[in-house]
Amino acid sequence: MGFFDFLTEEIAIDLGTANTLIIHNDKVVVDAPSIVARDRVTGKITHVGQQASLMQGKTHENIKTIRPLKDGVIADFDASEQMISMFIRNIPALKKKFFTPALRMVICIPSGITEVEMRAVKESAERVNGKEVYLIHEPMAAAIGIGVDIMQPKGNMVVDIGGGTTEIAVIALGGIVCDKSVKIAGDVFTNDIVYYMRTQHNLYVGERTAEKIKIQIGAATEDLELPPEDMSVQGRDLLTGKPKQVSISYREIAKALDKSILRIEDAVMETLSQTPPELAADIYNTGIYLAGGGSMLRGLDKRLSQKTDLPVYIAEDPLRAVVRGTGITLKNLPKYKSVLIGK
Ligand SMILES: Nc1ncnc2c1ncn2[C@@H]1O[C@H](COP(=O)(O)OP(=O)(O)OP(=O)(O)O)[C@@H](O)[C@H]1O
Repeated sequence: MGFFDFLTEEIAIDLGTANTLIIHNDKVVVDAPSIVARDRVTGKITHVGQQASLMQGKTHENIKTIRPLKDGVIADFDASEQMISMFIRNIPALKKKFFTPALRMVICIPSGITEVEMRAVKESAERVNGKEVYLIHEPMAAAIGIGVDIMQPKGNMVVDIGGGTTEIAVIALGGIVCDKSVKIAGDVFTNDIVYYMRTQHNLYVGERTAEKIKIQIGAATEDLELPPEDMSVQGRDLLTGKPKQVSISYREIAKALDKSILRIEDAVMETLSQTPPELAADIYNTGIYLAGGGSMLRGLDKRLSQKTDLPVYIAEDPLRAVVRGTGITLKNLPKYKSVLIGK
């Protein structure tokens, strides 16, 4: 421990396409949508997280809501840096300090991002007083967060279905043996619902409404043991232009999402087919672990289990598995140094 270590604060960040989470002192202190609102006149970011999310789809011409990360990559560097910086500055315990503490950080990044983007994330973190900044890939953090002992000579398969990407990885001996990242995840499911409502019901719904439908009655199969009740959905009638309401069942949503889920199934099957036999034998015994918000889609675990003939387990609190893993890594830096990028 260095002499000035008592002045250093430690934070773990899950920089996700849909949500950003931050752990400080073992507590989740930020859990907010990765969205900012920018004033078009001044160019300044006026709101972040939940507040910016509430403005989505309801803005006038002077305000624009931006999702700085899209499809698992950074779409807007400037907005993402300002978003991280505002989230960090709003951490209550750090706000109270009369000087800005130096930060030791572990940031979890989507595995699709390039070297240049990784450097940009690191530099952004350094600009908000990051003294030591480490990066970790999402499936690795998810595996640690789920409670898998990644250092063992034993294969484990993790499927993290987030907002922008689904990351599938086989992990053993602290490394990713084979992996696949597909841009089919929560955002695509939401767009599938928007498209379905438009084409099947002539109803134009916004993204927020479609996401609500997905969470309330979304399903990966038409054959659910505990089906949710039908949902009333309001939007704009494409034929008359008038506001309209229709009732939707989970079976319709299962139909709307079927093609996208098929692509996730195919990616899982492909990764399994590339897995070395000794690790495949381990996965036969341990099964597949699911994490990320998309894994909460009703019946998805059952559908994947039927497809692969393997047991499938959903992580406890799947939306927080990645940040939990990032936090564990931060607390045990010497143990996990080999899995960090840019150590
Ligand atoms: N109950 C639910 N059923 C289905 N989908 C859900 C549910 N709850 C949240 N989601 C979806 O999960 C996604 C967000 O998941 P998560 O926070 O794990 O992603 P992320 O880490 O931000 O994204 P990425 O991993 O792509 O960077 C969103 O698309 C959200 O709509």
